[in-house]
Amino acid sequence: MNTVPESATPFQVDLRGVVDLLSRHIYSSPRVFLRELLQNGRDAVSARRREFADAPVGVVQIVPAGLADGTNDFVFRDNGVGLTATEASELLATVGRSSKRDDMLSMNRDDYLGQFGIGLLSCFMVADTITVRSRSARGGAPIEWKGNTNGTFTIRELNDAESANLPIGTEISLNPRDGDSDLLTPSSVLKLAALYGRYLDLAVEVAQPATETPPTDSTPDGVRWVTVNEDPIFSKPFDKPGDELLALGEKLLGQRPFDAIEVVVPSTGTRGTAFVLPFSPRPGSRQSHRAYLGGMLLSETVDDLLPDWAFFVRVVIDTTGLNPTASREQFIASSELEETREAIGAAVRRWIMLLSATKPHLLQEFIQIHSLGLKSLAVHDDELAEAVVNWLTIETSLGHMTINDYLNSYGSLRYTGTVDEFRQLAPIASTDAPIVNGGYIYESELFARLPQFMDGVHTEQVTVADELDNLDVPPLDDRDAVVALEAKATDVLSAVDCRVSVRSFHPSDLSSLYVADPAVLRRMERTKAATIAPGLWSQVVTTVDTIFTAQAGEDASAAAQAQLCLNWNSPLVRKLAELSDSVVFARSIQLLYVQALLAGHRPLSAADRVMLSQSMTDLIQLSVGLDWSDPAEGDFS
Ligand SMILES: Nc1ncnc2c1ncn2[C@@H]1O[C@H](COP(=O)(O)OP(=O)(O)OP(=O)(O)O)[C@@H](O)[C@H]1O
Repeated sequence: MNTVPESATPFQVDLRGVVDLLSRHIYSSPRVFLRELLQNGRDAVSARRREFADAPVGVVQIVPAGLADGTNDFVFRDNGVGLTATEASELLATVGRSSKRDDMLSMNRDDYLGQFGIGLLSCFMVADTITVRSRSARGGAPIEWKGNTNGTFTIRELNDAESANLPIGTEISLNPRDGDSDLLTPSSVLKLAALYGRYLDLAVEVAQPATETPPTDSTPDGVRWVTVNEDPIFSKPFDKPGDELLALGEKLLGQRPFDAIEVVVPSTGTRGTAFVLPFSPRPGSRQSHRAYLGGMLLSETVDDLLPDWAFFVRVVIDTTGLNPTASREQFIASSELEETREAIGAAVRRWIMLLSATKPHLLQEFIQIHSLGLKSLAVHDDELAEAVVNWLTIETSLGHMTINDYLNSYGSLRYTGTVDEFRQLAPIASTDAPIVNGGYIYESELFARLPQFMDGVHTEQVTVADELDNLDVPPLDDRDAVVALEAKATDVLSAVDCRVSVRSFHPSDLSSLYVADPAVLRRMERTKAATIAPGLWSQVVTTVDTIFTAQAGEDASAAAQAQLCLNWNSPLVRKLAELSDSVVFARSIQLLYVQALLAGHRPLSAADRVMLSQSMTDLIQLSVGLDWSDPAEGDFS
């Protein structure tokens, strides 16, 4: 059987469905109808200029609903190339047919913005009928084309009387549909025309009711014309951003930008400005940039114009070399878009480098605002890391400081892998070698990489287990006092389920330490067994313990109970060991426990808080000399 048709048969199309699909589902909002009209007007003006040397200056005039003489229609006029009868029936009535597509291959968007042949259909979002009246610059009779939302159209030639007032160009009328007419009112139209068309290279004039201004000779119809055009300040070259540019940035960001960076990508006809955010954006928030295509606003939420790392800028660009999607709300992913993205990224990076070389204080301020994002960036990008890393602020056991200050004072950088470890080690870190908290996101990764891009810098990750290795067992001669102190103090802390051990460590003015690290706890248990059972027996205990630990792995350690470690080097602790007053002893141990918790930034449980307030009250009463044996004055049991 022959399956090949003898002649190609066109698809059958349900026009009503296609019109509905294209007009209602491609675009994100009905307000884009005005953008599509502006774009067609602008393309028609370009076409006339290309073809006719004596073409007038391009202008579009928009009359919102209710302001035209004798009709409630919204009317859009341009003085472009116009349409002949043949062109109108071919181009307007054929969905997907565009006069511009073939030309697009040989030109850029300086010439035409449209290409898909569907833009006019967007008018069906606000009207059921589109009426196009046109006189072509190429000659021929003026025409009227009427398209309906049900997929039918009519076309006819206008007689002399009907077209007497029709100059070369095109006039599009939309009869407002009930319920969708809000977008055609004078105030909406003015806003939309300014939004989409203020930077177009042709005059965009919008009629407004002349209520405030009484009619004059130049406004005989009782309307006044408002020109929405503005100078595209964001796409002009600059060395230093002027006030006007920063004011535009403020309008876009809601706050005055931290700075503005010039963006120029000649290969894709792109110019613009990257505004540096003066605040840190919400984590994970979408980058949304504003893009104009040949001066016409494409979208305020283009999200793929910059590399992800450049989260701290918002750009406004005008381009002629990037292709929009059919909805004209994003750019098509292409090598041109990639090239533009990289070039904008490079401009932002250059700005950072320049700031670090010429205005380090400003760079420091910028880094303070965006520190988290910059840390994430520095983890992957050596060159950028080199520029920003010195000014990043880190938390150390001596407080917050910049990496630069830390390295200048202490040489090598010792950091913990977790916040928890930092909290345990910070209290015992010596002031000559403060410990750095590497537990926050990106930090330890960044510290580990520092030597790669900072000559002569040494970094080292420290663990609680290694650092607390010097928790020595007190001398054997003191064993009895130590064992007694441990037993008495453990008893005092039984309510909060914390055991007490006594060790010797530095600094001696640190009287207690809260130890929760399983590895350290394990080691403390082993050394304790070894001291209490000297000689051969101690070796056996140590060996058995090692085997047990190796077999049980982390499970055994996880079960280990947190301990309060008292410092035998501390005169206060020694004094407590000698103390016979059990009440003062109990309250002092309780306070040392809470103090150790707080020093390690540990949260206090309800039981801890009760203990704190009780021991404080008791010690205060004791120190002011109240008689505690009187039950009315307090229970010190
Ligand atoms: N104001 C106008 N003046 C002259 N020709 C016009 C005008 N409006 C539309 N046309 C013609 O009708 C064609 C179809 O217009 P339409 O807006 O549907 O699509 P387009 O502009 O070609 O492409 P896109 O869908 O990308 O906007 C255009 O290619 C153009 O030839």
